[in-house]
Amino acid sequence: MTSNLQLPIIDMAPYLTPAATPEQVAARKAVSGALHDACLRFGFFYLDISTYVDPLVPDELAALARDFFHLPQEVKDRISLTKQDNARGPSLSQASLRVQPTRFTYLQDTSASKRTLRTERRADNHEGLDFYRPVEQPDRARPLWGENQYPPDSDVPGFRAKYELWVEKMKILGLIERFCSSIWHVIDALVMAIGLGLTSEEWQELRAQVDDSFWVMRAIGYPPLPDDHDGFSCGAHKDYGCLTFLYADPTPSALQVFLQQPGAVADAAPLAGLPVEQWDAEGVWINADPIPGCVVCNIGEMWEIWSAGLYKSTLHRVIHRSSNYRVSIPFFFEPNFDAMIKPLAAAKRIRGDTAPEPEPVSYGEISLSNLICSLTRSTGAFLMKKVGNNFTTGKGKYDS
Ligand SMILES: O=C(O)CCC(=O)C(=O)O
Ligand SMILES: [Fe+2]
Repeated sequence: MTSNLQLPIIDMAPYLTPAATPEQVAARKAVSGALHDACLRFGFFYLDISTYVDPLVPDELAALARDFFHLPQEVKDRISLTKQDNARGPSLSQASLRVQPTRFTYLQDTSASKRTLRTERRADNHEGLDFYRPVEQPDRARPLWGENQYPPDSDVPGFRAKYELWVEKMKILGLIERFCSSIWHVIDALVMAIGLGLTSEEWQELRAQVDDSFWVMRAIGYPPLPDDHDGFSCGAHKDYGCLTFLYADPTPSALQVFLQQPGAVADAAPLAGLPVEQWDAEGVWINADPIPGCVVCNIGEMWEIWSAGLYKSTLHRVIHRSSNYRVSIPFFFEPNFDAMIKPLAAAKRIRGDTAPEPEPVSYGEISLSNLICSLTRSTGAFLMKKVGNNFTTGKGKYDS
């Protein structure tokens, strides 16, 4: 890791306080510009939200997660995700198979050989605890449609109440026009002619796709990665959704982000956790160490589609070799379950190309496919092939 590249830090304060004066409006414009630039160049950045979040709160959440992960396995198993919808609850990923579908790579070089499902057969070394947006009429027989299972107060006092508050806070950060519009440069219902430059109708259309986010709150526990472990704490991947707000405990040199850089050779790429189709990518892995008062934010593959490939969803991975037990608590601000995702007219205006437009794809279908991918990591090739076929039935949809 020799690069001196540094991810941008964007102070969100102007969006988290009222903007009444021309100076305050100008400050918001500057934030909008910085976000747009960061999405174009990195897809990964820090958001300084210290005016919005008491720094003790995320520390407390990480401590609660650590308490849960340190419970005896049989206690954790009482809320096993198999008791619900196979998604909500704790999971042990010490032998997971990370799946790298190519479905969402929009407007990239897609030779026929790249349309097949790619997998990277390396084990991850972490455990997780997942909560999703609650649904009306839960049905545990339906994937993703069960009920959240919080550790009871008798096992980890205060867990549920504190996590639920954090979810509310992150939902506001994700959706409310103060933030989302800043990416889209809409300020107080006025459309700014910078960035992607949505018209107000287009902004309303986009807003209707994210105003009931099918969010995911995850706590992740990372034991130290053994020296002889043939894998990663969390293998290289792109987040598939909309926006990830990641808080992690202060452990340094764990989360790494792959920045493309012509001429730079990533450390022995196949061994370094890149998916097969990226083995020839030129770039560097840089550390994204926690910065006090900030969350690390990255954009998921839905933005890549909305922005017609202008915004980059960036590969990242975790290699945790220090001796402590690392905890991170990503919040995934996702589109609505029934949102139909397709490139936005504003993005197409900027690109100005005539590439065939992909068919809209339902976000719920994408999350289900993703869930099935993770469930099949231990059940072999058949289901995965089925998912692979699902991915490739869309041939032409995401190919230029
Ligand atoms: O734990 C981290 O730092 C990153 C986790 C992550 O990338 C994910 O859950 O998608
Ligand atoms: Fe991620």
